[in-house]
Amino acid sequence: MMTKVTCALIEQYGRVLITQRSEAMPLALLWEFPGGKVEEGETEEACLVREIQEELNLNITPTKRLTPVVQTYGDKTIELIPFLCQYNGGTISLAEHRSYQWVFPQDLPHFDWCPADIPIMQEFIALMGGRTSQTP
Ligand SMILES: Nc1nc2c([nH]c(=O)n2[C@H]2C[C@H](O)[C@@H](COP(=O)(O)OP(=O)(O)OP(=O)(O)O)O2)c(=O)[nH]1
Repeated sequence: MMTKVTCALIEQYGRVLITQRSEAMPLALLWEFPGGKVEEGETEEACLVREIQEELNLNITPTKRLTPVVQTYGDKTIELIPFLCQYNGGTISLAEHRSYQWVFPQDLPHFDWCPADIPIMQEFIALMGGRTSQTP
C-alpha cells in the first residue's frame, strides 16, 4: 500500500526553502522539501497548504505539480508529489524540523537528502537553472 506524501518547493528571490528532519523523525537529520501525508478526502494541494501552515507557519499557494517519485523505505512505499509553490506570507516558525535554509538551485546537491527527494531536487535545478545561474 502506497502512502501519498506532498512536498513544497517554495521559491523566493531565486532560492528555495529546504528543511532538515529532526533527530526524532524517521530519516533523521536528512534534508527534504517540507510537506506531509495526504489525508483521506483531501486534495494534494489542500494537504500541502495545511502541512506548510502547520509545520512552518507559512501561507503558500501550489502553482505547478512536478513529477512524483515512488520510493520504498523498508516495508513502506511512498509516492512523493512535488509542487512548485508561491510564498504568500508569514514568518517561519519550526514546529517539527531541526532547521531550514533558503538555497540557490546550484547549491542543492551539497545537502544530505532523503532518497526520494533527489530526483525532485534535480528536476527543480533543470527548471530553474537557466534563470538563476551565476554563469554567463
Ligand atoms: N514531508 C516530506 N516527507 C518526505 C520527503 N521525502 C521523503 O522521503 N519523505 C518521507 C518521510 C516519511 O516517511 C514520509 C511522510 O512524511 P511525514 O513527515 O509526514 O512522516 P513522519 O515523519 O510522520 O513519518 P511516519 O513515522 O509517520 O511514517 O515521507 C519530503 O521531501 N517531505
